Amino acid sequence: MAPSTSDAPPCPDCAPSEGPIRHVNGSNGVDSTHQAIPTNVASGGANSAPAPTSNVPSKFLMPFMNRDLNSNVANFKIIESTLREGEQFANAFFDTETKIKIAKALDAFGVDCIELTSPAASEQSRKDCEAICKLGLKAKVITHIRCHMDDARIAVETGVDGVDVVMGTSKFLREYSHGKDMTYITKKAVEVIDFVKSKGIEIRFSTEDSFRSDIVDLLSIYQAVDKVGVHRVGIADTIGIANPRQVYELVKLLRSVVSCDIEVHLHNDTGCAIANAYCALEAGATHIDTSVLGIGERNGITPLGALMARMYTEDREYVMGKYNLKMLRQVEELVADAVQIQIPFNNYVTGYCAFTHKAGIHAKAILANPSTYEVLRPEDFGMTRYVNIGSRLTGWNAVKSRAEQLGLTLSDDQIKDVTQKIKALADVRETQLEDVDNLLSSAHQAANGQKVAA
Ligand SMILES: CC(=O)SCCNC(=O)CCNC(=O)[C@H](O)C(C)(C)COP(=O)(O)OP(=O)(O)OC[C@H]1O[C@@H](n2cnc3c(N)ncnc32)[C@H](O)[C@@H]1OP(=O)(O)O
Ligand SMILES: O=C(O)CCC(=O)C(=O)O
Ligand SMILES: [Zn+2]
Repeated sequence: MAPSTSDAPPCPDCAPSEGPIRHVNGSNGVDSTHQAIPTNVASGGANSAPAPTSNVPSKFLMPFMNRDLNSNVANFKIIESTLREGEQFANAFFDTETKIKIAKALDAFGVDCIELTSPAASEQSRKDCEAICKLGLKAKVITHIRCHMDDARIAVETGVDGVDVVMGTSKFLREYSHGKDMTYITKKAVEVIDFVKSKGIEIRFSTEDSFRSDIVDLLSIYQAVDKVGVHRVGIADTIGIANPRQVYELVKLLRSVVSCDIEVHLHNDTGCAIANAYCALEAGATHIDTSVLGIGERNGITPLGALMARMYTEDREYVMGKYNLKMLRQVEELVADAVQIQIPFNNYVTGYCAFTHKAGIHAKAILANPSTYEVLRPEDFGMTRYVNIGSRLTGWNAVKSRAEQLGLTLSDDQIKDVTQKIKALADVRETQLEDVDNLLSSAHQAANGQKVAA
């Protein structure tokens, strides 16, 4: 069993009832300076107009942005490859039961296709592929093979809905991987496509290492496979070398020469996998490959959660209508557990501080209207917003919200005085919510002429 996000107990004040967000900075293993904002404060605190019920739509934020004619940012599909690319992650070992659990979770999340390791990889891989095909999932079950008739023959017998075929086209792979030239690759691709199609199974052809491949070679082979009726072509940034402009340009060019769907597979070696996915969609790609937490060869590919966050800001209705965003953390925990990793603290959406606000300026505005400093609504993802009050960066508005939460009536001047005391304390030691509460209680008792506890 892998360690969860933290072994510490959840902060009683701020952990969401169903969630694993645990604040581990405090002396007792719990950073109780995190405070869940009560709804009444979050939706309109003191000195504020009532908060809107939804965030500002992105079209109002970027009125100058026009969608491309071929843009699919509001109409994309996900090929979820945790059970293929993800199995190539250093730590991954998925037994049959784990694969089935992950496949079912991804299906419930709403991904369009689930890509599985090649049944040619091992006997167990083949059996697992067959087992997942028999689950009756809503998602299409696809397997991923080399551009080889032996692999294709094994794949079509498993019961998959689709086969993803790949062949390296860069000079590196042609020379050092398979040693085949473009004439051979094109001929083999057409042979495999014809065969898979003859079995009534969906087929995709992808060029591995597309961004280091010759553009004439690429367009020629994509046109050849499009002509014989491939359902989808794929572009793969196998080594994570591409930047968003290059992805945009290549997809746009490809969109103008093929009529079939276009998939992109983007590695994250240089940190562009999410931006590249977005740009691919903007240029007309139809399908994005993802894996949960981005796991894959080396440092992996476009993470499912990150893609959700990115696309939510583009078209919230499409993303929320199609994908079960509230399941995201559950799916990530399942996979993190299976591959024995922790969810990173700054993970998109589900990282433990993804919705924590600390500086006084931020806290005041967030309390008045969450849209001020949040592009994602935490509740849409089943997450909770926090304001951290007990630090030297706090401000009186945040402290006032805590007093109100505790039902303590104090004047603004008294709150400001408590705020200075919190800052003085936080200058000398780490503070907890308990410290804030004690200072507020003392001020309240003093203001009411009661004996202040020593
Ligand atoms: C970029 C990617 O992630 S692509 C997907 C990667 N996925 C996998 O590799 C799946 C797991 N792989 C495996 O189990 C094994 O590598 C197998 C079963 C596919 C092949 O195993 P082996 O026959 O022992 O060959 P090995 O892995 O050493 O070398 C790869 C072979 O595939 C050939 N090859 C490589 N890419 C391709 C391709 N796209 N299409 C056809 N053949 C290819 C190579 O020329 C080499 O052939 P060789 O036997 O003549 O040397
Ligand atoms: O089949 C594909 O499109 C991608 C294969 C792959 O994993 C890669 O090129 O990194
Ligand atoms: Zn890959």
